[in-house]
Parts: sequence; C-alpha cells; structure tokens
Amino acid sequence: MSSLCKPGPVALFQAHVPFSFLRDLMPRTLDGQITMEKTPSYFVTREAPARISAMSKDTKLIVVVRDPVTRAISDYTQTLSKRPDIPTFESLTFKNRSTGLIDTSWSAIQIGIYAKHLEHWLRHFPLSQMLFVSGERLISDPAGELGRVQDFLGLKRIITDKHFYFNKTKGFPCLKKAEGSSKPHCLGKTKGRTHPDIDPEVVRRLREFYRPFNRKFYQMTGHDFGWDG
Ligand SMILES: Nc1ncnc2c1ncn2[C@@H]1O[C@H](COP(=O)(O)OS(=O)(=O)O)[C@@H](OP(=O)(O)O)[C@H]1O
Repeated sequence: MSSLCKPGPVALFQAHVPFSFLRDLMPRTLDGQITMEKTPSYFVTREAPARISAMSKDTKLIVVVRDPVTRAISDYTQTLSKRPDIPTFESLTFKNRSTGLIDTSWSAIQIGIYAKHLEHWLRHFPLSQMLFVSGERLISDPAGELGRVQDFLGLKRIITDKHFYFNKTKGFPCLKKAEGSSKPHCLGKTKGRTHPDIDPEVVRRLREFYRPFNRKFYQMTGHDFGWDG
C-alpha cells in the first residue's frame, strides 16, 4: 500500500519553513505504507538535498530523466503554450549565436545538465538510494521501467505488461483500467504536445554541448541512457 502526499502549491523542500511544519503537511505513514512526494524541480534545487536528508537520511529518491535536448524543447513548448509571445527557441538557446555560445543560464538548458545536479545530491545521499528512470523507456516499455521502480521501493511487481496498452493516436502507453475504475486511463492533454520544428543546426550544437555532461552522467549513474546515439 502507498499514500501519495500532494503538497499543493508549496513544494515542501523548497519552502523556507520549519521542518515541523513540513512534516505536518505530510500524511501519517502506517507500517506497510510508503509516503511519496513528487516535485520535479527538487532535482535542480540547490537546498533540496540537504533539507530532505535532514528530514530523513533513508529517503529514496526517484528521478525521471530524458534526452536533455528533447527535454529543453519540451520545456520551451510548455512555456510557449502559456506565453505565445516568447522569443524563438533558437534565439533563447544562444548567448551569442555567431560564436555558438550556449546560454546555460536559460533554465530549459540548465536543467538538462544532469551530471551537475547529481553532484549536489551525491554529497547527501548514496547512489544506492537513487533511481533514475528513463523517460524514453517509460514510453517504449512502461512495465519494464515500473518493474525497476517497484524493485527499488521493495514492492512486489504488481504492475506488469498486462496493465498497459499503447495508444497510437496519443503516442503514449495508457492504463487499461484506472485505479478504482473499469475504464482506461491515458495521460492528459498537456502530455505529448507537438514540439515546434527547431533549426537542425541548433539541435546539432545542443547535442554537442550536452555530450560530455551526458557521458559524465552515465558514468556517475552506471547507466547509459543512449541519448548520444
Ligand atoms: N508517464 C510519462 N511517460 C513519459 N513521458 C511523460 C510521462 N508523463 C509526462 N511525460 C512527458 O514529460 C514532459 C513534461 O510533462 P509534464 O507536463 O508532466 O511536466 S511538468 O510536471 O508539468 O513539468 C512532457 O513531454 P512532451 O509531451 O514531450 O513535451 C510529457 O509528455
């Protein structure tokens, strides 16, 4: 059994409030239950590793990662859907387009430098307490990736292949039956947005930029995510 704690508008470990207050926001956990909290931005938040470790050194951490170039374009697509007047992806990517200097202060680019973020976590947690889930495999083999998650959490492998079907129109796997319902459940409208076409030369330059950071990340995690061909 597991309970999922939803922190609402405050991402717990980013908030500058006392731990006693944070703990009270989490649901009580009984024996046999696992309490989970999901906030994607923790991975790139400087204070998060120390704050989470101060609350519990035994916390298990799960990070979903995908090709940082596609991640940047997806991030941009999400912002564009809310603010259609932003500059083009190509112009935001560079500090200086003619020299090819990448703007690493742009969050869409910065977040994908996974090796740098991981360094901060490894000062507070052993690698054995971290699981890196492949965003690509979550689509191509959801049961396989969720098998790894269940093993990591010490759960029986209850979710398997038979729980999923692939929805070609959506381009994503869907659950054959949602929890507590007999109906299928697919990801919402905001997942699988069409990404804009990006100048292939800009994509090439970004691939070149991320390659050394990806290699370092594969080395640190002991897992080749296959983003560099
Ligand atoms: N379960 C699962 N499997 C594989 N990929 C998934 C999943 N859930 C979300 N996504 C993709 O992650 C991208 C960002 O998703 P979100 O909208 O959830 O991001 S956020 O949490 O709101 O920041 C977005 O990517 P793109 O659609 O490529 O832009 C989502 O489609």
